[in-house]
This record gives sequence, structure tokens and C-alpha cells, in this order.
Amino acid sequence: MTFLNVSNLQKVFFQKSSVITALEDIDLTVNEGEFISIIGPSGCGKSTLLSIIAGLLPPTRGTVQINGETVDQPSPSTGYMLQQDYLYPWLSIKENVMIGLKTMGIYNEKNEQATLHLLDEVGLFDRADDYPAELSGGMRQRVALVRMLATQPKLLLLDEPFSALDYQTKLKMEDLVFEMIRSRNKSALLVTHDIGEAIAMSDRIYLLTKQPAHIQRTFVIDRSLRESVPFEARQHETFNDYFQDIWQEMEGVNHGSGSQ
Ligand SMILES: Nc1ncnc2c1ncn2[C@@H]1O[C@H](COP(=O)(O)OP(=O)(O)OP(=O)(O)O)[C@@H](O)[C@H]1O
Repeated sequence: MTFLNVSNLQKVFFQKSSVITALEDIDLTVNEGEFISIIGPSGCGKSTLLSIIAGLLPPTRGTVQINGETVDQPSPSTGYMLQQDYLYPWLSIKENVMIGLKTMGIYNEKNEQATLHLLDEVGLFDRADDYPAELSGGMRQRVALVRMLATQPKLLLLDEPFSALDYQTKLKMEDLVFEMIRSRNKSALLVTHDIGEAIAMSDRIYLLTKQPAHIQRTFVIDRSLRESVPFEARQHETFNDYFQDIWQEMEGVNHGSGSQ
């Protein structure tokens, strides 16, 4: 069942001396429980697309619907995770992960316990009273993950959440995020520059063109890669074929396999 439906989306930024058409004719869907990635050249409009889907930015034309409802403002059914963790430095880890519940007026004993359980799942329960500055970058992103999941959003928007991490931490975070999302049957939309990450984590990948961005090609990743965590998917026999196919498409050579 289609959970997110983006239709005929266009975004134009009108500036004093110029007009930038960032997105043009974007149509995409995310089904319930699907993990979708968006890749494309730097500056093509990936973050802009996510901001529109999050209801943070209005489209110039077209619609975004979540569960059939048009998105025109931030919705509790959408969670956001970014490259920077944006934790409040003056709040403890426990206070940081509870902030969404408090803002939404759903902070109660049950939700607090569920959130502490999430903190335990990511291995940070014993750091609940620490402050962000006392944690490593990877730990802080795990806190950001818990904060996002605490309010139980159905759609997770992930804007390069691993790109500031060292390579080993990034691979571990990919597995953790993937498992936590899959076990809860959430839908997710990941923006990444990392082709390998997109293949290892996704059911489908949308490749955007350079500006004005439209969808150049959609790659469907075989279900057999989804049966394992991203780290193992990277060692799957078809992984390199997907990588070559996407790479060549990005370089402008269309080999025509593995796409819709
Ligand atoms: N608020 C804004 N006002 C004017 N132009 C903007 C605004 N936000 C984004 N843009 C422009 O829209 C285009 C797309 O930007 P966006 O950040 O969405 O790209 P991106 O694909 O996420 O980039 P990157 O891969 O480098 O993170 C760029 O040309 C950018 O300068």
C-alpha cells in the first residue's frame, strides 16, 4: 500500500537576482515498510525534496500526500534525522530524547519507559544522565535516532545521517538504523551520496539528475539483499553489479538493466 505519494512536484526558488528551479516533475512513492533512497549530484535538490516532504517548505507546484492526506505543515507521523545531530548541549541525553514527546504533549510514564527502552536498545541507557559533549559522534547519532523514534513516526526522513561519521561507525550505524526501522515496519526515505549505502539499505533507489532535478532512473534492489543487514548486503554477489550500473548511469552511460 502506498504510504507516501509525491506527485508532479516542482520547486522554484525566487531570489533577488536569480530564479533557481531546483526540482521539476518529481513523482515518487514509498510503500508501507519500504526503505527508499535518493541519490544524485551535489546540489541537485535532494534536501529540498526532503524538506518539502517533511512539510517544512512549500512546493511551487505538485502535491505530497502521506496516507492520502496532503502535507502542508510538519506532521507527527514524520520523523527527521540529519547529518548533524542537533542535540541540545545544555540538556542531558535523557532530556534530549524526551524532547519530542514533551513538545507534542504526549510525555507520560508509558512513553518515557518506551523511550528509555529505545535508549537501551542502542546501548546508551547507562549514559542517560550524560550530556552530548561527553559522547562520541556515533553515540550522538544513536541518541538522535532514539529521539526520532521516540514519538513513533511512521515515515522516517534521513538526510545523510551517516556522512559525518568515520567509516567503521558509519557501517555500524547503517546496520543499527536498518534493523530498528525494519523491525518496526516503518517507511523510510534516505538521502545519501554513498551509492553503496543506498544499495545496501534500500528496496528501491531514485537517481536524480543535475539541476533542475528530475528522476533519471529508478533501481529496484532484489529482495535477497534485504534479507541481511547492510554490512552483509555489501558482500552479496549482485552488489557490485548494482554499483556498476548506478555508477555508469550517473556518469551518463545507460546500460539498461535493473531498472524500471
Ligand atoms: N532556501 C533556498 N533559497 C534559495 N535557493 C535554495 C534554497 N535552498 C536550496 N536552494 C538551492 O536549491 C538547489 C538544491 O539544493 P539542495 O540543498 O536541495 O541540494 P542537495 O542535492 O541536497 O545538495 P547536496 O548534495 O550538496 O547536499 C541548490 O542550487 C541550492 O542552492
